[in-house]
Amino acid sequence: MVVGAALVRGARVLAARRSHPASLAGYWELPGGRVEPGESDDDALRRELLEELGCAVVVEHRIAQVELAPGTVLRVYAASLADPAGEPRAVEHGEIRWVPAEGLDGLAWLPADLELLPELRRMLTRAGAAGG
Ligand SMILES: Nc1nc2c([nH]c(=O)n2[C@H]2C[C@H](O)[C@@H](COP(=O)(O)OP(=O)(O)OP(=O)(O)O)O2)c(=O)[nH]1
Repeated sequence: MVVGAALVRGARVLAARRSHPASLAGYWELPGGRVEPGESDDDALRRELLEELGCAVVVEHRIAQVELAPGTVLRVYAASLADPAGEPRAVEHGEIRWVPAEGLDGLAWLPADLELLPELRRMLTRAGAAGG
């Protein structure tokens, strides 16, 4: 099981460019990773984002899921920074970027993530309309 975060600030979502392994390097993804035995999805996301971005996050509701391979699912949760003034850092990624709805199509996403883009776009459009 893999969990990913749609980390939203204002009307932008944080996209991260992988730097490893070589087969995935250069592709953009949502920060996250594998759920370890005994962990909840929430625990795993908070741990992964602390490792990858150096900041604490609040995990909200699940927004989507996609099958990565038979028996492996990526579950995506909306999330926000625990400290809104905090600034994530690309600790493990080549680059991170806050992307608005209209920028989603311009990134080379991992193939499975392409399926998530309509839901991410809806989420960001709602966040924009709410003035966030
Ligand atoms: N984190 C993340 N992984 C994704 C996304 N889309 C996608 O296909 N994946 C795949 C890539 C990897 O094969 C797998 C997650 O691997 P990962 O490298 O992030 O997991 P991890 O940090 O726990 O590291 P490891 O166990 O592979 O060493 O899921 C996504 O949006 N976010």
